[in-house]
Amino acid sequence: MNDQHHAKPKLVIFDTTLRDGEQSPGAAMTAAEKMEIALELERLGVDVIEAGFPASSPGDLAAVKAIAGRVKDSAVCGLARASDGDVDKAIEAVRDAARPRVHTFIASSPLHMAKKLRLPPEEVLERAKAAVKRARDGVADVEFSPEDAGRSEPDFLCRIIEAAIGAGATTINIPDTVGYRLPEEFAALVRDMMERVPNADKAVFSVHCHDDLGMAVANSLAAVQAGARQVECTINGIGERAGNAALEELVMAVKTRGEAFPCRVEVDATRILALSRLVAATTGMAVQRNKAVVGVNAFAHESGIHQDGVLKDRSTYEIMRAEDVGWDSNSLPLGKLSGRSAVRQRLAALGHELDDGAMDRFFALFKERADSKRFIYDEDLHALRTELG
Ligand SMILES: CC(=O)SCCNC(=O)CCNC(=O)[C@H](O)C(C)(C)COP(=O)(O)OP(=O)(O)OC[C@H]1O[C@@H](n2cnc3c(N)ncnc32)[C@H](O)[C@@H]1OP(=O)(O)O
Ligand SMILES: CC(C)C(=O)C(=O)O
Repeated sequence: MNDQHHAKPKLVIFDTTLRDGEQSPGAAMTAAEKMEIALELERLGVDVIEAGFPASSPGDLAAVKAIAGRVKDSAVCGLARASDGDVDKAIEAVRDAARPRVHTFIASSPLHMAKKLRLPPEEVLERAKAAVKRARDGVADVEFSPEDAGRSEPDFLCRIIEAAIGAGATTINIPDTVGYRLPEEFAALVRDMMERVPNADKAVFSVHCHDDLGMAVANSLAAVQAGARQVECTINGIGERAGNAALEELVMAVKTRGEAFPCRVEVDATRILALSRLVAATTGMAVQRNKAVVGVNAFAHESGIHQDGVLKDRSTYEIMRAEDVGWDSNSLPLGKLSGRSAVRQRLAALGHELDDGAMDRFFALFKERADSKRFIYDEDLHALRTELG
């Protein structure tokens, strides 16, 4: 890493696997499961662990409290609605943490204020101020989110953000709660808030993006380029509905394309795969094969032209190293679309050296078998070698 890299400010990684991730239907976790994941998140090096929503149940309050008592290197955060009861429970849950944070929120879009909260905007603004102030009476680190900011009116958004900072919020999170925004629009919204809110320099700006249109990561990264310095994300991108921005994608995008970002990330990315598998096993939410970074196909090449390129030089078809995110290596599974280079390489590894003529005959047998079988395994190669005579 060069000096220029270190000169860049650090991007705060706020993991919400244990809060928004747990909102995925069917993904509820026990306190012990949450603890195991929290300790792995701490080892990964995330800056903030949002451990739960303490007012949601006595069990969740106890789980957040237990995590706050064990985790030392990451801040531990509890979510709270803008109400005295929720804020008090969140304070109670995190107060013993080495770095406690309370995250309070209230919706600011016309739709949510009128239809869901059934409150006039001025009342919403007062509740936001009161909740932040109450949270600040309990902990020094308070985050405020105007929920559904992506569909809020910019002028009102400016006012509620200014009021929250005035009341003591240290982080302002801009959520695209329903995953509605496009990257350029979302970046413009964040830039607009950072420029127009008079006391914006007193808080860290954060983003929290959902994946309803598949743009959670793109929107988050566009916002980082526009000035946001915290991203909220989950392992494997789990979360409400289509999920949240995936931590592994955000981290590897900033690491791989560092020159495109005005900040740096500092997590031990080699722990990503193990954590991805732990979260999948715990929540029962399997990772799709073609998922970026952590899917089984993310560093696998079955097509002959790609295998040939990768065998000559991995960078022909790989922009990241599999080992850097926890895989033992990349892989070259053999199948119908594979070519001679990979087949020859695998045969040699199994101790079968063939001259060009034998290789041509073997390859014809290989293609015949592969036309009727999804993968050609080592046992198949041995059997074909015997068949060849
Ligand atoms: C965008 C997000 O992801 S927000 C986080 C979403 N996560 C969750 O909801 C998970 C945890 N939730 C729960 O366990 C329950 O919903 C509880 C315990 C918080 C509340 O349960 P209940 O009291 O039965 O209320 P219910 O869930 O039915 O309705 C929510 C109430 O909170 C109000 N509310 C919603 N958001 C906020 C807010 N940010 N601040 C204040 N009040 C709010 C709603 O208007 C509604 O109030 P009403 O009953 O007076 O109409
Ligand atoms: C509580 C907030 C940040 C949230 O989860 C959302 O708006 O999606």
